[in-house]
Amino acid sequence: MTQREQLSSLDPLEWTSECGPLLQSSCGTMHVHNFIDYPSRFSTCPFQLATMASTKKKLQLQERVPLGRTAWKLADLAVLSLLLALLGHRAASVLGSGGGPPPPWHWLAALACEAWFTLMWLLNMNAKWSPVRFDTFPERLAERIDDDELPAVDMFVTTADPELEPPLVTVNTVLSLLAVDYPAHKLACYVSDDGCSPATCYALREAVEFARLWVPFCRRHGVGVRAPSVYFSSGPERGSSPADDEEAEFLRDWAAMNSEYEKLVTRIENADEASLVRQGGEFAEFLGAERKNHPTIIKVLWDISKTTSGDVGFPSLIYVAREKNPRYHHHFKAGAMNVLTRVSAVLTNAPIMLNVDCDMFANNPKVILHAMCLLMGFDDEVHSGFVQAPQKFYGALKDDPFGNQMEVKLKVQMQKQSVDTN
Ligand SMILES: O=c1ccn([C@@H]2O[C@H](COP(=O)(O)OP(=O)(O)O[C@H]3O[C@H](CO)[C@@H](O)[C@H](O)[C@H]3O)[C@@H](O)[C@H]2O)c(=O)[nH]1
Ligand SMILES: [Mn+2]
Repeated sequence: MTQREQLSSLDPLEWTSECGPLLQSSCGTMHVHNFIDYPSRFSTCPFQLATMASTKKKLQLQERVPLGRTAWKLADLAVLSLLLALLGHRAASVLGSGGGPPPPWHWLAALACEAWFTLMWLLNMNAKWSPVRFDTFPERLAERIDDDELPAVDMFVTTADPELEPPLVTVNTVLSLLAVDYPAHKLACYVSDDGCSPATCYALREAVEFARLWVPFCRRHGVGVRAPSVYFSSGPERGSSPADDEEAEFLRDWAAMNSEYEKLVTRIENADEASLVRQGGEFAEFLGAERKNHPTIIKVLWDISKTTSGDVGFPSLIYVAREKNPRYHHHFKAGAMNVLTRVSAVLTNAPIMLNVDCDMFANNPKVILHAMCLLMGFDDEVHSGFVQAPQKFYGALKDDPFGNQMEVKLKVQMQKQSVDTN
């Protein structure tokens, strides 16, 4: 599957900090910034905040629910006993040849392969022997701590190639993050562009203008999926059930917003790198920049601290094209994350970071609140270092031969969730 075909999203219905393989995809991860040497980040450690807030009623923010899995365990034990029996048989045949001719070489090869397979199978089993689900209760956060005690979060998006990862995809990811339900001044979104593309920078500049309308629209109408490409791919749909007299207003807003989005798409898709650079101005820095050989370009595209009280509140947006030099390896996404960690340490220095790839989007505006329930929901901080949301893929191949969409599993979970919350 190509990257273009993968539009993945974060699914906060199922969080984990004890991962089975299914839950271990390396996306949508929130880390506490405790592995790098920026001591000042510790000064606002969320766990200290959780303790500070202990004057408030101590409601449980998360619940660890073991998933029994008895039938699976029995099946696994049956497979294990068959594997051991097979190994025993092979070993007995090899060792028991006694004075007879030595076992043929392919018996030895089969024994080695099966022993290796059994070891791998055991390690795999070990990781998913006792899976758990974490239920999170973001509505209790407000009862437990005040809004201004919520820790700040730096949101990192990495993009690498404007051809394979079109700027519009990155823009949708960024818009879904700028519109999340979390105090806007506690958030900042950093985009690392390893493509060093003026088109991506331009698209993000346009995204800021669009966000001025999009974020209030999402909040006013309780929009569920805040990546506009996904939201507008179906008819008018609002989160909370509208009162009759508001319906007409919503439909009007929806149509206006949809038309603004279409204009945004046209502007972004028609942007031409060469003419942007020729234009000069803020794109002059891209002049002569080769993708693998250029100095750092950092642009603060939107700074929430400079807004006046009447302005719309959505998080700051910072564009970063890190320095590239053919003499040094850039280390792909890891290198980009490293640079974002350092740039954000200077600008906002949030104690928590959220990482998504440019082809993911948050499919639930409460995604950060859900994660906070796990990051702040344990009395002892050693029990929670990172939170991971599983990926759900869009645009998969016909009939989903790789099972990427996990249709059945997700449907069952969704139903369960709606039963739980009803
Ligand atoms: O030089 C690079 C190469 C990649 N990326 C970004 O890294 C992310 C992942 O790269 P990709 O090639 O898309 O890998 P995928 O296989 O699609 O992604 C999965 O596998 C990657 C490698 O394990 C993980 O980093 C991702 O989080 C995970 O979703 C994307 O946002 C890229 O834009 C960069 O920033 N710089
Ligand atoms: Mn990818």
